[in-house]
Amino acid sequence: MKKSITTKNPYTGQVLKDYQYHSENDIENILNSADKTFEKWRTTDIKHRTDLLQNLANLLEQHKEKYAKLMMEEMGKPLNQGIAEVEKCAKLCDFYIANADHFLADQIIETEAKESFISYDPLGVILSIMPWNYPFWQVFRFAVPTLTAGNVGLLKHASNTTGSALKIENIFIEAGYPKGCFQTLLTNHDTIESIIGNKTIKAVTLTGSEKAGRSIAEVAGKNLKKTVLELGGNNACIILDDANLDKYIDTIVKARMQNNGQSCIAAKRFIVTENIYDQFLELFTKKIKNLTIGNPDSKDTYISVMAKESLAEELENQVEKSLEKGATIHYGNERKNAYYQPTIITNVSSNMPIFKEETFGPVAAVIKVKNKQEAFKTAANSRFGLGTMVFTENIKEVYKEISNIPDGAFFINEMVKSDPRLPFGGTKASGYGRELSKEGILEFVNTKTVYINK
Ligand SMILES: O=CCCC(=O)O
Repeated sequence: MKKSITTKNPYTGQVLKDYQYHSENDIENILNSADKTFEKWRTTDIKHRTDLLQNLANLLEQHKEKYAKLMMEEMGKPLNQGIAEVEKCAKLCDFYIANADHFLADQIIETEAKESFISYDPLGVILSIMPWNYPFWQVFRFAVPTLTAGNVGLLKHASNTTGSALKIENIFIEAGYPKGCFQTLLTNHDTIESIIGNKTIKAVTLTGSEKAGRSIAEVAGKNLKKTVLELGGNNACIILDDANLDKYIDTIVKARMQNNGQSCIAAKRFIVTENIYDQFLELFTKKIKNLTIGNPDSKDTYISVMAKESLAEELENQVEKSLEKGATIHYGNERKNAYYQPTIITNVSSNMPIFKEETFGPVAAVIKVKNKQEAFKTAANSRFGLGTMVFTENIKEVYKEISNIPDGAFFINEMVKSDPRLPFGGTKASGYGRELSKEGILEFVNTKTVYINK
């Protein structure tokens, strides 16, 4: 097994830093410290925990440029998008400062008992396995509600964002959290099975690929430990004949291209009815051609490199295989190292990788359909179930489709996006469980029935 992690700037190709993996002994100490900390932390009151959240929010606001720079160096995120990501983490803290208290309060249920209620007790040490695409946001959206509910957290971050992982651990300490409340594990996948099997770990959450989700769920299942899985997606973006393109085209472009196209909830399949198809394609192409491409350290840059060259190669492979099956490049498709040019592909059919699989980069698959009915049928033809978005001026008509879409989210005239106030998660091969909102904070609690007889 490799003993260290080397991080590399995907834009410059320069090595950033070497990190030694934790030894078996280190991991044991980290688990013990988490376990001990939990015993005290779980008894702290909610006021104390939300005060610490305020400190977190302040630190995030204060140092957002610095943290955005770290993400930019490690995975190529354009600086402005990194700053927005850190700001969103601060907003997440604000949301739970305002709401954790009533989300976690006992719920009185009237029965024939003298008193009966539901109480929400923390579970203990929760392991999180997180990806590199939103190195701060994904971690905070796990840690903020989970710790506020009285649990403690461990983080196994993607290796290319190890600097961000250690920085986040530090931010929690600076904010005043006890040392064992949030710790980073520097390890690789080989040790995960034994960590999940350790009696200290009470539950696991993973944001990542379907493959990783299946393997973590299998190990956790064997150990009877709860999992929350937020996996891949290939969201449909339906454009109906009456869509207001002038108003929404920038949102539609952002839905695919933000974060260099590396988002689980990005629009990946653009399903367009035939009467608006030519108009859509012309406008979409014009906007995509105008995206500012360059060094992620410029605040004007919208598209930079992907997080790793191997990811750009993988995307190229999916595109090549789709071209062999008859797809056409409408625009773009140049690749150089980790850079992948924003690309539009037409003549896409359902047997192609760019339709069936998740494309994790700036490639838009555009599919022409006859009418609304065919559009929804095509959208639902997916193993994944993160979200669907529809652009139309006839909201009433589309309303009827809400219960027919089996996804975790359905957005009309807006891109599918995460928001601290709303539950976030998928169905089918996109996973299960919810993050954010009230549902998210209640994922890692023991929902306890208390019954006191007369
Ligand atoms: O990659 C998936 C998550 C993206 C987000 O929460 O905005």
